[in-house]
Amino acid sequence: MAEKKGAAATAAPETQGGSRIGFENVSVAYGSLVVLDSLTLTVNPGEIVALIGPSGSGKTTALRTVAGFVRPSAGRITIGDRDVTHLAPYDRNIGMVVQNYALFPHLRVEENVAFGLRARRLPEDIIRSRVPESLAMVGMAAYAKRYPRELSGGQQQRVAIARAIAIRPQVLLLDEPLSALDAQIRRSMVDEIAKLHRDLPALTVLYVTHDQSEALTLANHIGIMRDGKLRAFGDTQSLFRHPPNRFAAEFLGRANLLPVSGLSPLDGNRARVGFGNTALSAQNHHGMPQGSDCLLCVRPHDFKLQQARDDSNSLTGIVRSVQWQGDVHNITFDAGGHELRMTSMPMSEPPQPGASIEVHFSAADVTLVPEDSRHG
Ligand SMILES: Nc1ncnc2c1ncn2[C@@H]1O[C@H](COP(=O)(O)OP(=O)(O)OP(=O)(O)O)[C@@H](O)[C@H]1O
Repeated sequence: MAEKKGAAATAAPETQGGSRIGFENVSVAYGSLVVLDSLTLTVNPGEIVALIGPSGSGKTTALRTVAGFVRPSAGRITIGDRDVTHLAPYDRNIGMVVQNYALFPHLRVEENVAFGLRARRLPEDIIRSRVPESLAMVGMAAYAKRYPRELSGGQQQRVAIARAIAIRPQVLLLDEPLSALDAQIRRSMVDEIAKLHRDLPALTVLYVTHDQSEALTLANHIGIMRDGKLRAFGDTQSLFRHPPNRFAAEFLGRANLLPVSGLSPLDGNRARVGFGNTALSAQNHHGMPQGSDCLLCVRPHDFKLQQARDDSNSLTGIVRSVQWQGDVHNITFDAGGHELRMTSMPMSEPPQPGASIEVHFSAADVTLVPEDSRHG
């Protein structure tokens, strides 16, 4: 593909060490306030890693240490084989897109996209080909002559992405790039970013977001942060299916967590546990030992009102609320004094508040999570 050949041919010498991002025990402090606490994390070349976590957990700070806008008080940042910890942002070969577009209002779209190329004093013929190529990648080729004020929010953010990739960065940093957009535009922009990454598979992307559906859709790996620390990290599906701790289970996918006791291993990866007087079975992915007290993680969509398989667990409960949301019914119910949530396909006759229900869930779909605070 011409696009990628061009990128390789014009790659700066410093891009040859690959585009892996490494955080090695990186800490950031403002006075006595530690906002990033010994972060160690690798983003492999060509991967998208999403950092998620509550407000103030240090996601943006982590991203800005890679960009060079925040200096770590300890630790090292590497890009490829280079230690960039003390390099100026300009020397790091990074593209960055932030929440609020940040286009130059007095420059036409094409001049915004050309800006970084001119700053790097690239030859005019490269600028002339790179600008339309980059705009085409985000579907904005027809808007080259417009000013930012003549574009919608989603279009401005596409131009900001084109501007970031025009310099052919090794690393693309995205800091809440879609959070100023409305829900429908966000969804189409998520598709757009996925397509962009298919077009530029060597590009390593670090993506900070509040929105876990963006993270689940786009990322190969997800890191979950809290209080300046990385609390969980894993490939997207494993992290969702087998969260390593309570915080990860609750933050990613709002799992139901039932306190269970007396773990007894079964065949394979499974174990039996007790929830009050009810025996339940589940995946023991984290290999917790005989007799453990832990949490049973059940996603809201894994509860069913009909028994589906032979290995199904069941619980009885009292319906507390029923909410119709168009494509799903959300039901909350009380089981053994715990409020649990389930989602189901829309029902013509949903159970009513106060009704007794029996819910079923398969041992294959649910996992045991350590309660121990050392894990989370
Ligand atoms: N320049 C600064 N001076 C002092 N404290 C700062 C500075 N920048 C960030 N902080 C603090 O560092 C902590 C982490 O901020 P950061 O922006 O990294 O969090 P975040 O996880 O990205 O949050 P959000 O999701 O709200 O953007 C916060 O408590 C914030 O108030």
